[in-house]
Amino acid sequence: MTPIVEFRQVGKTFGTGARSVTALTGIDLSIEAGDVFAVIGYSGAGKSTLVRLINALEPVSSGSLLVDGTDITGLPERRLRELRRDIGMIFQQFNLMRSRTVFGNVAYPLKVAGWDKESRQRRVAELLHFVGIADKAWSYPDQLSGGQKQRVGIARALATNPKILLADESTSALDPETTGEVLRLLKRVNTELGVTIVVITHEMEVVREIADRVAVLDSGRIVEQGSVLDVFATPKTETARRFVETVLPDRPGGERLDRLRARHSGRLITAHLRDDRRVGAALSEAVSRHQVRFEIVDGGLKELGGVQLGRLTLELLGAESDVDAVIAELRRTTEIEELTAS
Ligand SMILES: Nc1ncnc2c1ncn2[C@@H]1O[C@H](COP(=O)(O)OP(=O)(O)OP(=O)(O)O)[C@@H](O)[C@H]1O
Repeated sequence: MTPIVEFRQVGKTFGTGARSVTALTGIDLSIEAGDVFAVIGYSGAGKSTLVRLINALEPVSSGSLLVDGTDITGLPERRLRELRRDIGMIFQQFNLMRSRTVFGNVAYPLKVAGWDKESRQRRVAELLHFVGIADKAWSYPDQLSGGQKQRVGIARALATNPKILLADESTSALDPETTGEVLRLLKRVNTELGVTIVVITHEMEVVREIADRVAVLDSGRIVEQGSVLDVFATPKTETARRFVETVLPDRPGGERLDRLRARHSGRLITAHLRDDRRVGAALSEAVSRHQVRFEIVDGGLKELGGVQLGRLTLELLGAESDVDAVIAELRRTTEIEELTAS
């Protein structure tokens, strides 16, 4: 498959000389057509800069960037305008025109693209129906909730049938429930309309909800990328681990571990769980073989890409050598961490 967006050793520096700021370094990234691709990173990591390169709002400083098969580095403005027609964008603060109705906001890009009145009306009605706010066509943005405003933003971004939708922190201003609704709508945009979506976020929950693939950006570099399942199941860098721990039950540490220790005198281990790895079966076989008892003291599971992932902290009770044997056996099935006193 050919990627719809491909970064090849892309660098981006703002300004020149001593006051220059390097926002991105050595970015290699392939986004396949039809993917929901998330870029996650902390504030200042370079996420917004990365999306602004895709729709050529900023030129790359080094390397090359291919969008839909065309190397956009050094293209004249006229060609870039054509390219941008295939790319929609939604924003954290929605960026709607307050003086125009919902209809007027969604119709605007069609007007700019030269659609006649009748076609505009038909298309706007279809879009408002798709995003679920057909009854708000004649309302003004100030009369809408945050979730409704973002639906208008999505309808407007989709108006001219783009191939790619860039979503820059598109749910960061919304409460968790509304976030869920907007993410489900974005998922429909992807599956029903076949639009490739690039989601920029600092929230791992957003990645978990809708993305197929994820790249972790740290200080302008991609430190990890892969399928969401792989990155969540086995994060390799500290930054990725910190993001993963915001959504999956973590290994107890600090005061939580102290409290567990006060209540449980046996050895504590944390097992990484994946329901496709049969960790439970391995545990029950190992403990019965070595006459070790266990108690579940912490943990849980969450669904990710059709797989249940999580962590379980157990207290193992029995002779030292038997507990060692159980741990060794479990290590053949999954990752096990022994929790030593903090
Ligand atoms: N136009 C600009 N001129 C100079 N420096 C810039 C410009 N735009 C971004 N930067 C710098 O590039 C770096 C990356 O910024 P960017 O906005 O891409 O990060 P971000 O990950 O999107 O952060 P946030 O989540 O806070 O928006 C920062 O150091 C920022 O100050």
